[in-house]
Amino acid sequence: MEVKARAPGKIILAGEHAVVHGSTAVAASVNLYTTASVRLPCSSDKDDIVKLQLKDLALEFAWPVSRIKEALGGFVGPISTPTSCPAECLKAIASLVEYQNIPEAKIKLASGVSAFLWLYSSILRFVPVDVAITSELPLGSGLGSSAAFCVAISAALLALSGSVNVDQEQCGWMVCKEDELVLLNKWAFEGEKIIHGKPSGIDNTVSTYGSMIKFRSGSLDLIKSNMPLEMLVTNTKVGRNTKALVAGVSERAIRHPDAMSSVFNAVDSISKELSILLQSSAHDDMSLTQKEEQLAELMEMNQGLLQCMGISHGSIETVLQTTSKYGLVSKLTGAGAGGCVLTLLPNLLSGTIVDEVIAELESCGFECFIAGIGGKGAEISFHDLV
Ligand SMILES: Nc1ncnc2c1ncn2[C@@H]1O[C@H](COP(=O)(O)OP(=O)(O)OP(=O)(O)O)[C@@H](O)[C@H]1O
Ligand SMILES: C[C@@](O)(CCO)CC(=O)[O-]
Ligand SMILES: [Mg+2]
Repeated sequence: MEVKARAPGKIILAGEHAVVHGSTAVAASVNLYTTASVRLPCSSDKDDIVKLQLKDLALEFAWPVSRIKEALGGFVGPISTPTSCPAECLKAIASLVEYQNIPEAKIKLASGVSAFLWLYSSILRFVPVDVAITSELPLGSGLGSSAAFCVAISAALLALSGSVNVDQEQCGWMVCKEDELVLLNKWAFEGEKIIHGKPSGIDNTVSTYGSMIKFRSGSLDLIKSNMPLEMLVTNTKVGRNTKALVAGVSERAIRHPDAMSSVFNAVDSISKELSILLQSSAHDDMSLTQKEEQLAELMEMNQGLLQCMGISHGSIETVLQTTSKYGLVSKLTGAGAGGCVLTLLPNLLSGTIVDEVIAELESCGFECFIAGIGGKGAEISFHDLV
């Protein structure tokens, strides 16, 4: 038996960073997935081994189960009550990761491997297993790769452990029940904490539930957008690390508490207005073009406040300047300082202009695609092995 779980990445339409400080944010899932495949090993010579394969990165890690159990066994609690990885346990995990000698060029993956070890130990409790990960998401680029990784792994492990009960006879991708989604989201959040330090929980929540969400202080409202939304995503390919950027914004907030609290309040108002705008129905007093103009203005204001937080970057400014030559508005998405930038593509924009913008952005060395947004969240499927 093999269990597969897939979880989408996300874009943040408004509110990144401020959401860590209690402001409202609006996010939507994107149709790029991370998939975790989990199976019990078939040959008895592997019955004391936990294997983690990162297929796209051509990396494979293996640990004796007894070694993981000895290091982490004393720290895990009940599956039904997701718990944070204690500092002492993180140290034990660090030495299990060190033992794998990750090549220096790929050392950023250590935090993902650490999150895996905590989720595996807590959910599967030292059963030998083979886990393989594939992802369509660019890593460390603002599209929520860390959250999709944690949601996909947690979902597959919860399904294998029987804590999530989807119909094993049914073919294809299946969605969990509401209470199971709550449990899945909480475990994924514990993994995100290991990768992000102090996440707000928005990325794992949108990856778990999919669709579009308004999120504030751990609680979510699902949003049904009443306007067609097309976003061009430009990956600047400038690498960055969400944990360090979140910490940097928090340090700025400590240095300038009043000013930064005004910035976070302004972002809160922008996100709330944006969510009302998206949900306002077609027969309300505004044409689609007027709604798009307002949305663009809100995105532009949010981008200005993200610059105030210190997380813009030369590459992001290049995207803003390039798209503005075509009358288009852009904002960074995710943690910033590189990574991905969103550009709103209004409904009546001609395909020729879109092609021209993309060509100009790609001539700067960036990569562009049009995101499918607001689709499915986490899904599980079962496969018999022959
Ligand atoms: N498929 C994967 N395999 C292994 N590790 C992964 C994978 N996806 C994400 N990670 C882990 O997550 C890290 C990237 O997370 P980070 O939060 O910095 O960026 P992001 O989630 O892509 O962007 P953002 O948080 O801004 O949305 C990687 O360095 C790695 O440790
Ligand atoms: C930067 C941030 O706001 C979003 C990262 O996608 C961090 C978080 O909310 O956890
Ligand atoms: Mg992340």
